[in-house]
Amino acid sequence: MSNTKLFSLVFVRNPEEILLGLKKRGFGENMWNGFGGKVESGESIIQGAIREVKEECGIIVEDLKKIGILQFQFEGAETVLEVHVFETYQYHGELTESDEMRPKWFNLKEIPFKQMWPDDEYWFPYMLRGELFKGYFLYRGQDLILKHNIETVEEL
Ligand SMILES: Cc1cc(-c2ccco2)c2oc(N)nc2c1
Repeated sequence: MSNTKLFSLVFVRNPEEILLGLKKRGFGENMWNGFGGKVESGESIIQGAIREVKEECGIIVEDLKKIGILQFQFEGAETVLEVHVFETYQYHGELTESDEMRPKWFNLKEIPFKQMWPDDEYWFPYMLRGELFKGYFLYRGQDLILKHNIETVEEL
């Protein structure tokens, strides 16, 4: 029986920039990423996404568009992390650092890939070109990708 855990991951955009957060503790610590986390039982993926963004950086995101689905496995473990990736240009409220994340806007030409999950360099180009994507990554630890595939899809 497959053991799949659902996660959300949200990228807030403006035409020139992307909002990232530096993870201050726990899973993915000291890496810049979008905002998200585990989808809790009783909530939809979108509800979980909106909740995580508010908890992690204080803003309320609207008009979330699903742009990708990424599956991750770690060598030696059966669990599949299925990450639903969203993008939005719409939000309200004040950007606030939390215990979890330090938010910062990055120019699209200056994305800090060396301090992000290694898979990001593979699929960020799809996001930035406005293409929908599906991908799979097999990790050894948090910094070595053993196997991957990624493709553009017509619909998610
Ligand atoms: C294994 C893994 C997990 C996540 C994640 C956790 C919660 C939301 O996303 C990633 O995010 C990115 N960019 N690469 C990632 C790899």
